[in-house]
Amino acid sequence: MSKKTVSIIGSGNWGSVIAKIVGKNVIDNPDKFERTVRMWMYEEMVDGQKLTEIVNTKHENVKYLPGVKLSENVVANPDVAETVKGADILIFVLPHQFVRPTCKHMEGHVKKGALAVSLIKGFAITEDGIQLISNMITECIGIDCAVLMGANLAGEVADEQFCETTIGNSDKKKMGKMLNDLFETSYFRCTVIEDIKTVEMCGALKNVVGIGAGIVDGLNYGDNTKAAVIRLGLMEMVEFGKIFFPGCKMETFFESCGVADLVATCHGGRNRMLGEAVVKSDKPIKELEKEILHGQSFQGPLVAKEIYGMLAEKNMLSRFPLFAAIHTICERKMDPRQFIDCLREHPEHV
Ligand SMILES: NC(=O)C1=CN([C@@H]2O[C@H](COP(=O)(O)OP(=O)(O)OC[C@H]3O[C@@H](n4cnc5c(N)ncnc54)[C@H](O)[C@@H]3O)[C@@H](O)[C@H]2O)C=CC1
Ligand SMILES: O=C(CO)COP(=O)(O)O
Repeated sequence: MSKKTVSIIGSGNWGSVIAKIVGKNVIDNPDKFERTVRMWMYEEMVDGQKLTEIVNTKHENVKYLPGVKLSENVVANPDVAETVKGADILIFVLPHQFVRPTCKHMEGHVKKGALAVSLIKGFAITEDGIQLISNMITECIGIDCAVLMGANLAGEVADEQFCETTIGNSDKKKMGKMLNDLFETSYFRCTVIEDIKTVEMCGALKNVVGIGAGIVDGLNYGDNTKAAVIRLGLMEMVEFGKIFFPGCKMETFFESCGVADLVATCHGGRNRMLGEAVVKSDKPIKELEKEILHGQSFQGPLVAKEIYGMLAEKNMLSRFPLFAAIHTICERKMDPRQFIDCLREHPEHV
């Protein structure tokens, strides 16, 4: 079989960690993968120098993953069309709001029969309703798309602390081994399953629940209350799957992409930090994002807003009070202290 060329689209906090893993794995599997991994970077200046140039000379993403070396075969490129040209595997890892415009620039440059793998936790809202980002990628660039999601806080994975992840794809027999060779390491254990939609839906929704966990931290409630947020959040995730993603498999919630990612995010995620900050400050989310994350991005508020709009349109908000309250609090239209009442009066308790 011919060697596969791998490109990465995105180079933020998680994107850079994945570049570290994939960069090493292609070197370790020279019979399976081409050595050079092109990585698309949204170009920006850092201390008067282009970030792509810094990455290609220092082999470190000094802005989004400082202190972590990438192997020299990871080559940053500011041109997305050039980055994807000829690639057999396209790893998508960027905040979900940028996917569609980024794909536009790839038109006519994507190799036929290539495979996309989305690590993006979010949804797209279209005229027809809610859409998985993997489906949007397929629609935009005409290739199949697998997903990889799990309890994977980027900083801990960069430090090589043991964790698990879930890869969802449509044909485990055909693709499973190759995906494992590309992503798995001794500290990053991959489980391949054939249930893309549940894997991806969990990844998007857990960021909303993570904000809720931060709100109870900000209100100085303890672990029991946070556990209630996690449980009620999980119940809403399951309900959301039943209604909007028929065929969603219950057992997938027990993979790393499900309960484990929910727990990790509710304890150590950026979205949890946001929830806490929302209680302690009255600044708008965008301002908090700049102050807390310095260029990185919270995905939870956008997902909360998107699903709130859709649920409101369908008159279904009362079935998802936790999701709805988190959005309303982020919009500064509800006092965060009312969040506890929302937990108390949750339909799970009637
Ligand atoms: N950071 C983490 O711990 C994890 C993140 N994820 C998911 O991975 C995805 C990407 O997250 P991160 O790599 O952490 O990104 P990030 O949160 O570090 O986002 C910043 C990235 O967005 C880029 N960007 C800014 N403006 C842009 C534009 N107009 N067009 C395109 N790109 C632009 C920046 O250059 C930078 O690369 C998200 O869906 C996130 O939920 C998944 C697992 C872990
Ligand atoms: O997805 C993540 C962990 O799996 C990261 O979550 P945050 O974006 O909340 O940090």
